Amino acid sequence: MSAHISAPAPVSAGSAPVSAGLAARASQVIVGGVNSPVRDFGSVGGTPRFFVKGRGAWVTCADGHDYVDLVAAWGPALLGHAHPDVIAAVQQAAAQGLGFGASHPLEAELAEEITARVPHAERLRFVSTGTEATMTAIRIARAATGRPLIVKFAGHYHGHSDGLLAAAGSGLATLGLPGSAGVTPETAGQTIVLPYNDLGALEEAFASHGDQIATVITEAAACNMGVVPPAAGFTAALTELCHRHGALVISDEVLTGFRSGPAGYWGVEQAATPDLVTFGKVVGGGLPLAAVGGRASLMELLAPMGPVYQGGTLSGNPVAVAAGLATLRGADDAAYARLAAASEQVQAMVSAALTEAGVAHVVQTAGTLFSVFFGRGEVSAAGAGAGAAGEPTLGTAAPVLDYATAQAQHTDRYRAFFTAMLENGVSLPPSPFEAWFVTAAHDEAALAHIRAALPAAAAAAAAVPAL
Ligand SMILES: Cc1ncc(COP(=O)(O)O)c(C=O)c1O
Ligand SMILES: NCC(=O)CCC(=O)O
Repeated sequence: MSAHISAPAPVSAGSAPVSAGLAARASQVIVGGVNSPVRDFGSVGGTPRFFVKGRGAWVTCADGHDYVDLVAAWGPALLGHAHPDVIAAVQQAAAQGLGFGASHPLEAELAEEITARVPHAERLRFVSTGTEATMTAIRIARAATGRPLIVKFAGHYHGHSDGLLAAAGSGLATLGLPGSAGVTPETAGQTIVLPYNDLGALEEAFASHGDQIATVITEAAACNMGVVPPAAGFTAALTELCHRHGALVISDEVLTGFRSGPAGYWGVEQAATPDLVTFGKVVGGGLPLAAVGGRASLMELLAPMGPVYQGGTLSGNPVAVAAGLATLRGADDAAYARLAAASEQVQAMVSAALTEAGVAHVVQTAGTLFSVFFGRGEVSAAGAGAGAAGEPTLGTAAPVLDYATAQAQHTDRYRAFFTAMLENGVSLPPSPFEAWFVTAAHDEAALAHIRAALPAAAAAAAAVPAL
């Protein structure tokens, strides 16, 4: 950190009457005032901010306060908000027409860009959301194997299709929901939910139901209960076990894809190659676009080549494809280096501030993705050391390995920390069960702003009694 950056003037973003008014108005016509539950502030308290602008690392709320953003639109804004190249590509595409319901030249360009980074995505199909991508991957796996059952891990989130909502992370974890009402017992009964990072549990499931399991779907690194990377050897062993029993592996890289690193978490871990892979978020550069990919022989089960149906009026929309292509083309080595440096600096400064304030915590990473868990109990040096994947962790609390240990975190301390950060102009995910996101635009000024906010937030967390 260069010494010439002076601390910014104190911000008071604590009061947001315009956002409060917008929330009240929205709640009259939009359920809960939000179009996705993770935007609600129920678990952290306070007024959800209505944002009107984003530039680089910064977002501006309707009250005119600026915040350094550590949400990045839940991942897509890899290059920062409103990156000039992405905006130009979107404007150029939009000027030609918003969509034709027919093929257009940019689709293959984006597919080639993806395949060049992730060669096991030999064939791709573009859809509009990560939910559709995982839903389609499962349909392909069931068709390929002729088997009904799927295995997922507790605390993993794969979108909101019926069969994947059991013990899901993200908004369900935040709200403390075990699953979703409206899912039939028949559908729920086809999903086996296992503890993450527990090879023994997986072996038992295959021993009992091996010839009925179509696929194991796993986040490449779990990021929807906070960041919990796979334990060393877990992904490789999972893949071997699946293949021994004739089941397929779906690696869900909707969140980690092109963000953990240039080739997603697969590129970071280099452990095993999945049969099918899903992408979203970064691949659409901030517009609705996602993808399912995999071995050609599996992907060609999709209509019109094969018997598995999948479609979409907006699939491969030219404006969304243009945004994704400009984002991936801008995500070069230099951008990933900036992303990694910003990620490491935020991790280090948060951990230092919490340690200074005596708040037990652990920072966990999956490539450039990370999150901070607030531990129970007082600070103990014993907790620091190795994380699940054996990599060193920052912090003073025990590593989080699975959903049970993620659920044991001190959520009230996160709430206090979150609120103080927001009041001091830093926007964090409004839940302790989410990853934190930096962008390649998080420069020295943005990092200095975070650093200035930290002492008050760490003190606020410390003021909440240990559990
Ligand atoms: C790992 C993972 N899979 C799937 C999804 C679903 O994507 P979408 O919200 O675009 O439907 C998400 C979204 O958060 C995700 O993190
Ligand atoms: N990590 C959770 C998400 O990114 C979900 C976003 C949403 O459902 O709105």
